[in-house]
Amino acid sequence: MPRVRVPATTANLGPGFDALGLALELYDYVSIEEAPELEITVQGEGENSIPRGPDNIAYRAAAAVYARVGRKVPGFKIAFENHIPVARGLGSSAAAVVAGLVGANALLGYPLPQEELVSLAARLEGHPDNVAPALLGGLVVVVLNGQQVYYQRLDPPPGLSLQVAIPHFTLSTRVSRGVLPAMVPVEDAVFNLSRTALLIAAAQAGDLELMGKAMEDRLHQPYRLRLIPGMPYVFEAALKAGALAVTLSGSGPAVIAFCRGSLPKVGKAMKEAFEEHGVKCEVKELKPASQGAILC
Ligand SMILES: Nc1ncnc2c1ncn2[C@@H]1O[C@H](COP(=O)(O)OP(=O)(O)O)[C@@H](O)[C@H]1O
Ligand SMILES: N[C@@H](CCOP(=O)(O)O)C(=O)O
Repeated sequence: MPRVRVPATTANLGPGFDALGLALELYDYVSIEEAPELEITVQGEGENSIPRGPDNIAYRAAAAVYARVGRKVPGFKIAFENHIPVARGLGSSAAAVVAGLVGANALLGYPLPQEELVSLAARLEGHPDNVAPALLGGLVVVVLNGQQVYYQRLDPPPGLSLQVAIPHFTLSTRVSRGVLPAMVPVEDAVFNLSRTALLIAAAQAGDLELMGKAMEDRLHQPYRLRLIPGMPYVFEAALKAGALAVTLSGSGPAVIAFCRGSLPKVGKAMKEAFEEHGVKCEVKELKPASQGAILC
């Protein structure tokens, strides 16, 4: 029976809205086998909230693989051991989609190549920036062009360590995308595209300080502020405690600080700032994950 290990991801990295994502060393483990009926069990994160029926996104992903290769969709037995907090901006939904795709592809003897899995995953998730690093690991630059996906994976820059403040409240990506404007000023577009380009060049050169300078954003974070109490103070606290840069993780509410090496005082400062604004949170120190989803 295939058992898939799939990493959490942090999308956007500040300016790279819907275009950049980084895999993190925090994993869900998902076992999947064919069965007469659909049977889903969940242990750990999301055990009281994750759908157990045909609306489960890992099931939908597995069914999409069977349909894609012209096979009748069977029932499945799917067992989740989840460590990725749900609806916090750490890619739990992307991880579930990727687990369903990789597990089903293994059950069928690997008919679909990696590129096709990335493209199916992006269509199922609606944006490609979490699913690509969840599949491929590392730092991924990804473009959705209609039904097609173009991407380039980079190794994570050495020495990078992340302090992640994960609020206890949930925020769905759907809600967090709902506050974004349909149009933005051209100077904000230029602000972001110049920083995104610099961020990738700096990551390739392994220049963490330059990466840090490139991680500001004007396309999504300013609009999401109102959904996350204390967010500007948490950002300020992280920078003051020595982070190179700080961003929302994905669509939030988790806030992620990019540091050179282990800096627990950054996590502590973010936690205190959140708590001063009435938000309880947990802090994790994570490293970038070079490896994407694997069978284990
Ligand atoms: N293991 C899982 N199996 C099925 N659905 C999941 C799983 N994990 C998360 N989800 C779905 O994804 C939703 C959260 O996705 P989203 O709002 O995009 O936040 P994020 O992906 O940042 O955690 C959950 O409410 C749940 O419906
Ligand atoms: N680019 C997306 C990323 C959403 O990531 P998630 O981990 O919050 O699902 C966005 O910013 O909406």
